[in-house]
Amino acid sequence: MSNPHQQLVTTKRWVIKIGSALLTRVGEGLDLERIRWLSGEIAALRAQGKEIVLVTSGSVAAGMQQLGWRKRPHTLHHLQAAASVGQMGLIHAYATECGQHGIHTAQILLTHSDLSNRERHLNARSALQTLLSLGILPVVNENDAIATEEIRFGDNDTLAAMTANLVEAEVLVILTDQDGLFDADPRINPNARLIAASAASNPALDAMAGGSKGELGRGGMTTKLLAARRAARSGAMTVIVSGKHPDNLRMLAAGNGVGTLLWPDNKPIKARQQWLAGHLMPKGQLVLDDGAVAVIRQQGRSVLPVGVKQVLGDFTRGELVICTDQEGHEIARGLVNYSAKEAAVIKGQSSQAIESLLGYIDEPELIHRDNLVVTG
Ligand SMILES: Nc1ncnc2c1ncn2[C@@H]1O[C@H](COP(=O)(O)OP(=O)(O)O)[C@@H](O)[C@H]1O
Ligand SMILES: N[C@@H](CCC(=O)OP(=O)(O)O)C(=O)O
Repeated sequence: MSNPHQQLVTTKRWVIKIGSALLTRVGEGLDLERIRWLSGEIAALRAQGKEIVLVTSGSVAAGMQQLGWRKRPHTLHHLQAAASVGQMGLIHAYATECGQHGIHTAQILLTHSDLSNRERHLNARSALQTLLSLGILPVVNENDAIATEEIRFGDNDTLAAMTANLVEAEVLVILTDQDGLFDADPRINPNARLIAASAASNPALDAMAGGSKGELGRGGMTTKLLAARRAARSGAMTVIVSGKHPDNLRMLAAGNGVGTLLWPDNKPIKARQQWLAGHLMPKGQLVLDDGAVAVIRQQGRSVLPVGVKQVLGDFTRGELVICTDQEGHEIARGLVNYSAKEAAVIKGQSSQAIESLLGYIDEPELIHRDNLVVTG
């Protein structure tokens, strides 16, 4: 591809994520100038016919400043308190600045458990679709006020990618404090070189992306790369680009090669399978033998008890488990038909033996292929 960025010109639906590293400084609260800039850029993109969903960080930092806290708190309750205080100012800033351009804004706060529940997932999707159809700018953040470790995304890169899946965006733009993904962390290695474009799945990228060095950012480039791979599942391209250069978003819309473009190189997966793949917190693990790994990977077959070597974790019927090879690499994930205890009894056995082993049979498969997504 001569200039992969050129593909951006004809795209319509973008999810734009702005991170803590760019939006806030420790002790100084929100960077209102940046919010003003971004609102103006969003207005310009919309005027070109683009549909935008904004995912914004900043509630914790804004709350810290209002409460006079100099250090990011470590306890969950204090984080929740800071986020609840700060989210008010954050959304107010966007409502005011976007209002200057005649754009209505709407607040959507999500936790991971909202998206792992099928019904709430569909509700979130239709709410976002409706807002877009009404020409309103959805402003999304994690619902930090009630998010506990078990139900949180943790970083807004993951939230942005899941939002891109949810609205079937063509592009995910991740605005950050660096010019893009470098072959090493530029804060550590000043000779690091920018990667202009790559397939999102390229395994060489894993060694390049490091964590966050900032006091407020979460995840660094590691979570941005994972976000690009997650967005690719619904066919979206991701661009990681600096939000410090005022023209970058317009440059992207015009097909200019700024930032790092990570393109999807696998076929997009169906919406239900994406939802399955989006579960961040599996309840257990089925270790498969080589034969099962091969048929699941190559033919998308169901997981039968006969192919299972080991059952790990504690799960009940209907919960999500990961399926791995014997080295522990994830192959697939899906919803199980049997509990961990039952699975341990029927593992390695043919499906015909289920009834005599358990005294009953629900399904011949441990995971039916309709409830399974191949992830590795
Ligand atoms: N290979 C890399 N290329 C660019 N930045 C990297 C790389 N590895 C780690 N980083 C770090 O990632 C940081 C951006 O992530 P983060 O602090 O989480 O910001 P945000 O709040 O925008 O998500 C950069 O400041 C940089 O130090
Ligand atoms: N939801 C949190 C932000 C989480 C966070 O900092 O994520 P990121 O911007 O991806 O490093 C907040 O609004 O403060």
